[in-house]
Order: sequence, then structure tokens, then C-alpha cells
Amino acid sequence: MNRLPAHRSIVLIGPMAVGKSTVGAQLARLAGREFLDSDQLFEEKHGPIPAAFSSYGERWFREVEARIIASVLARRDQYVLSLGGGAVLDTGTQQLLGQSTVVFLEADADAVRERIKRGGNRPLLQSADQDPVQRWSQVFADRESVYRRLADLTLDVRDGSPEVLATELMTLLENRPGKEVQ
Ligand SMILES: Nc1ncnc2c1ncn2[C@@H]1O[C@H](COP(=O)(O)OP(=O)(O)O)[C@@H](O)[C@H]1O
Ligand SMILES: O=C(O)C1=C[C@@H](OP(=O)(O)O)[C@@H](O)[C@H](O)C1
Ligand SMILES: [Mg+2]
Repeated sequence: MNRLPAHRSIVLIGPMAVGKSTVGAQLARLAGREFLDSDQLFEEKHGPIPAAFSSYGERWFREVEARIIASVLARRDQYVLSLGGGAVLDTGTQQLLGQSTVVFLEADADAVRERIKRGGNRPLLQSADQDPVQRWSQVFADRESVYRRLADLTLDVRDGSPEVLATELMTLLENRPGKEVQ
């Protein structure tokens, strides 16, 4: 059963390791919707992201990432989509997100310290002169204004399990009008 009929595409954005993929999957389950993840779609077709960065470069990754996201956002049905952290830098993607309910998952360096260690291999956090958390803070500072500008809703994900956070997000979404269902 679809519990969020007013919203078409619900898109989770935010910096690396805040929990976009994990909370997005939980939200989709609670809402009775299909879950899509741009990194997962990339890897299904092109293999691991770190190998793509090292073989073809970030620029190529961004081009393919933007195409994958555009093809999902062209769909007219209802789903939950979690984006990779840097996907929102693409101006075409920024425009297409205007049709979706965009949720910014917000955290800080302390909250993501353990999450960075636990899941995912993120080429942008590998640096010779900075530790991954310092690097995360720098990348987040560079992108924060973009996340805030695109967000219809912001969810603080510093505390709480993914299940609790997804339930909180369900309630927030249930209580706000959608902007895209004609
Ligand atoms: N609220 C949370 N509390 C504790 N760990 C979390 C939470 N959300 C996600 N995680 C863990 O943090 C790691 C990164 O989560 P992930 O969903 O991959 O983040 P993102 O997609 O934003 O990069 C994973 O190991 C995940 O299980
Ligand atoms: O922030 C970024 O530029 C990236 C975030 C990653 O996704 P997550 O945000 O799911 O870790 C992945 O797309 C890639 O490693 C680049
Ligand atoms: Mg992810």
C-alpha cells in the first residue's frame, strides 16, 4: 500500500555516509514503494565506483551518474530515490529535482565518523594528507549551500537508528503537501 499518495518521487540528498541509502530503503519499505539508489544503478551497469574513478576519472563518473538520475526522474510513477552525495552538483540534475520532494539528510562530522568506517568505499574520502573525517568536513562545507537550496525538507540524522529516522520522515512527509502529483 502506498502511504504517501501526495508525493511522486521522493529524493534523498546529503553528504557521504549520512545514511541516504539506508534510510531511503527503510522509507521505501514503510511507504510501500520501489527503492532506487543512483550508486547502485551505476554499479549494476559499470562495476564498482572506486574502480570507475581510478580508470576513467570523476568527470566521467559524474556524466554517467547524471544520465542515470535523469532517466529515473523522467519516470512518472512513485518511488524513493537516494542519490550519491555529489550528484546534486550537476546543474541538469538540480533542475530536474524541482519536480520531486527533496529531503536533505543533515549530520555532522561526529555523527558520520563511525558510519564512514562501517559502510562503503568512497574515493573522495581517500586523501594522502587528510583523514577521512577531515576530508568529509571539507567536502560537506563546499556543498552544504547546494543541499540547503534544493531541499524541501531537512531531516536531522545525527541520532536514531535508520528505522526510527525513516518513521520520523514518513510522518513529516504525510503532513506536507506534495508538489508534483497532478
Ligand atoms: N542512523 C544511523 N545510525 C547508525 N548507522 C547508520 C545510520 N544510517 C546509516 N548508518 C550506517 O552508516 C553507513 C553509511 O550509510 P549509507 O546509507 O551508505 O550512507 P549514504 O548513502 O548517505 O552514503 C552504513 O554502514 C549504514 O548502515
Ligand atoms: O559525495 C560524493 O561525491 C560521492 C558519494 C558516494 O555516494 P554516497 O553519498 O552514498 O556515499 C558515491 O556516489 C561516490 O563515492 C561519490
Ligand atoms: Mg549511498
